[in-house]
Amino acid sequence: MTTGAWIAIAAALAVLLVVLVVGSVLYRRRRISLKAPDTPQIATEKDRSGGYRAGTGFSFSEGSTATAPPREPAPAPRPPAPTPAPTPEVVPPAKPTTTPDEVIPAPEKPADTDSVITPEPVVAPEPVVAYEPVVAPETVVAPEPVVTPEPAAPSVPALDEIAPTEGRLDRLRGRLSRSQSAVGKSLLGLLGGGDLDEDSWEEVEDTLLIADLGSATTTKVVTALREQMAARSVRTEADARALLREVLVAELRPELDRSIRALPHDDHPAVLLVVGVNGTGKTTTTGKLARVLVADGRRVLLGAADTFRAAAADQLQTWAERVGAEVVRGKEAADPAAVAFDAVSKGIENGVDAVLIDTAGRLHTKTGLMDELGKVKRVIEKKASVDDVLLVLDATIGQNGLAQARVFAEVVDITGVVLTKLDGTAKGGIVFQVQHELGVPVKLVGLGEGADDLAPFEPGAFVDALLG
Ligand SMILES: Nc1nc2c(ncn2[C@@H]2O[C@H](COP(=O)(O)OP(=O)(O)OP(=O)(O)O)[C@@H](O)[C@H]2O)c(=O)[nH]1
Repeated sequence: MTTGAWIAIAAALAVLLVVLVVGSVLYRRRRISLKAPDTPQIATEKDRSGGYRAGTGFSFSEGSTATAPPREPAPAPRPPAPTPAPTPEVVPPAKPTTTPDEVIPAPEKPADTDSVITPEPVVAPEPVVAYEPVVAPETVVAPEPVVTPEPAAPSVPALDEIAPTEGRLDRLRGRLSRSQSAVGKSLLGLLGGGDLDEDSWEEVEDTLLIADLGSATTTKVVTALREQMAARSVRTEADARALLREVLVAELRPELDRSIRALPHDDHPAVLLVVGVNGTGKTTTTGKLARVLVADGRRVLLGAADTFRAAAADQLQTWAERVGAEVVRGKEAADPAAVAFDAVSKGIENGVDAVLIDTAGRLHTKTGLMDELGKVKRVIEKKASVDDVLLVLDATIGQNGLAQARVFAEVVDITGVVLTKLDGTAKGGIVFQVQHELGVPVKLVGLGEGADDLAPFEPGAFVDALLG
């Protein structure tokens, strides 16, 4: 072969190489990625509510009220009370326990239930004195002339490493699938075969009911499935899966705003109230949420307004110490409203971004709960608006959880639900019912006892886990 021929071959090869490279680049650009874009992009992405996604599916926003309510006027001298109240006269200013609210409830209390379960003196305004702000080092100044200049070495606990908030749901997805996928498998088994007879439709219905979707949602889902199966030709399991996914996701109302309203306002922190029956995971959830916020660079203060059980406040304090958050707590049986008020005051004073308040949820009587929670909220609102009221529900208790939800929803305006212990139940269908009944979104899900086993709730990912 001549030199000319060699040159021609080399040139042709070079051209081919260029075409291949250009082609490959264009192909990559056009390919549709099923993955969410990489985090750096999302991290600062603004959403319409003015919040942002924390690169993880955890979405935070600012509550709608941008300013604190006007400061309450100086507390009026206490009106002569019908019951003698031999309290110390020195009452710290602006403490809520002297509000008229306190005097009112006594008559309607069913004495029998209260006396059994509530050891706290309802009328005694002395909780203010009992209140003991843990964070305020100024209160320690009181001791006089210290002879021993012992620097009372504050034990600085080592701070925890917080698991990245990014990709939480992906990492915890396995737990969800493990507990939920049996439901999906049996549904897909039934629908995958194509035309279904009445018996099979009944089985579909039963499966949905057993998974705790509730009768209203089950009827809607079955109707939609029947219509769509007739309209489209569903022949394979893949077709059935796609249809089932579509119907279930739509039923979970993906359009609902699931952002946690934990972003600060211009002049005061965001205030979040965590409510729910004891044992549902309130304190754990408050601690886990604090971790997510701290990991996101936020300053957080935790208010232990669950003063019924001293251990609950200890538990919350431990959560706070592990991530370097501040905590305000009261003595056992102190007035929860006073503690909540002080927590918010301290949060404003210290310029934190979010104040999370853990409350007690003794469901002894609805009146008792209503008095307590209602008062906590009213008293906080003398200082700042409550941005999010998160109801914590234990997914493992199914219908009972729903009954609890109804009671709480009557007492306070719930703005979001946290469904805990979803890792331990196959009845994740309760998500549908809770949203349907309360009309508020499930915002977070607890997927384990670990400190970082909290994930944002996403309808698509949840249904994927359900379908296995
Ligand atoms: N498996 C699992 N356990 C959880 C989850 N969330 C909380 N728990 C456990 O539930 C138990 C109760 O949690 P708490 O946070 O103490 O519940 P609480 O509602 O605050 O109850 P009190 O402290 O009595 O007010 C603890 O053992 C938690 O570890 C979860 O998502 N999954």
